[in-house]
Amino acid sequence: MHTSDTVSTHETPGKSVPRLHVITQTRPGHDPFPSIKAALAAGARLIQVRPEDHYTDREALALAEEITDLCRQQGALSVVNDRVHIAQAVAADGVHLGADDLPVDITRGILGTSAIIGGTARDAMSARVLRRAGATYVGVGPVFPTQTKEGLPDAIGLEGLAAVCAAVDLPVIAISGIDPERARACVEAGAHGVAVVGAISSAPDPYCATRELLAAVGELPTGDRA
Ligand SMILES: Cc1ncc(COP(=O)(O)OP(=O)(O)O)c(N)n1
Ligand SMILES: Cc1nc(C(=O)O)sc1CCOP(=O)(O)O
Ligand SMILES: [Mg+2]
Repeated sequence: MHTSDTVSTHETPGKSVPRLHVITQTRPGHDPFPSIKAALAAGARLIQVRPEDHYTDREALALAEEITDLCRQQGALSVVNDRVHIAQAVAADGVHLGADDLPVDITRGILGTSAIIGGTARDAMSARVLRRAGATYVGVGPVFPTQTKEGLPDAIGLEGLAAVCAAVDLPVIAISGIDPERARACVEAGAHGVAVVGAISSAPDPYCATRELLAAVGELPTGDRA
């Protein structure tokens, strides 16, 4: 499967990629903090700060600063979506980049070898390109339809996800429409883990929702497994 792709995977020194990525809900009218605090208390090890486009850089900076502080207090990692300069300003652990964001190789030059740099892939070819550019992981979606984001292409389903997982030896993080049952199915399809917005931010009990997702991806803290 990897025979024609001989460029080595970027290893992020000292940082393994967590299996559950909890993404902030920053739509107008939403306060991201209660569910993020609950997710961290429940044992989530990575928060992606995703300020929606209406956030000014000042507002994004304040959000990223506060969430990165919370992550540090809990021994979790923080990754900033899109805005590399904000990640740098708050010394976040990394960034997540899509097709319209700064390229992965340029960002690696800015943030250095220890940064976690994720890139969005929608098929096997784009995942291979991201791997060659030095991505730490690939976020792959939309796996299922979502209510959280508009303008996405059709969902690729578990088969599309499995095809990307088979194409690259990078951790694959499945995204879009993920709940605990689907998270299990994504891991069975070869994903390293999943990323979620609504499954935690819209849950009646974000702490319990996080525990269920952590269990689904096999990342419940030691001693908590039934
Ligand atoms: C883990 C993960 N995967 C994919 C995405 C989507 O990123 P992108 O395509 O850049 O879209 P926006 O999130 O910027 O709207 C993600 N954020 N995280
Ligand atoms: C931010 C984002 N990116 C996606 C992609 O497929 O690129 S789907 C998505 C939102 C995922 O939210 P939920 O977990 O509520 O479905
Ligand atoms: Mg983006």
